[in-house]
Amino acid sequence: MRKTLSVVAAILENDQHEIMCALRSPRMSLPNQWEFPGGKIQEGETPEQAIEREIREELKCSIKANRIFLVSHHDYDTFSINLTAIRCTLKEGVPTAHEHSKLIWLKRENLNALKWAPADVATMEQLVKEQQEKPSCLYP
Ligand SMILES: Nc1nc2c([nH]c(=O)n2[C@H]2C[C@H](O)[C@@H](COP(=O)(O)OP(=O)(O)OP(=O)(O)O)O2)c(=O)[nH]1
Repeated sequence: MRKTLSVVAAILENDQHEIMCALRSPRMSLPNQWEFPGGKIQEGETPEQAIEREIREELKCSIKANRIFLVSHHDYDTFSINLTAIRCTLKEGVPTAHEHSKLIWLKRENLNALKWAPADVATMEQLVKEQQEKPSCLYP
């Protein structure tokens, strides 16, 4: 049977309303594709606990999970993923790439320019759409 992974991803926004984007390294699966940083939910964890743990492990900083932004599903050729994107705020430290090739902050209108992991496209498009609906740059 096809495997379904439950994955959480952080929507981290800075004071300039830019969103954190992470480039998967050549050593990772889906190499050289952009994603919202995160990882698999472990047994017994809530999505909020999972994203706070993953970001601590991968970006060596601490965040607070605020609220779920979008839950989406994507079928890859060999597995499926349920991706829960969670709006988060930085609590302490500076996010740094340890497993990723690169981290960048990007304005919402430019998110489209990156080559996203297919499962992240729905989340990315929702972020862009929100910005088009709220040109005043006031995001909740
Ligand atoms: N972290 C993350 N993974 C994503 C996203 N979109 C997407 O298709 N994926 C895929 C890539 C991987 O196959 C899977 C998550 O694996 P991962 O390697 O990032 O997670 P992990 O840190 O828990 O992995 P591991 O150390 O247990 O191997 O989901 C995304 O936005 N964030």
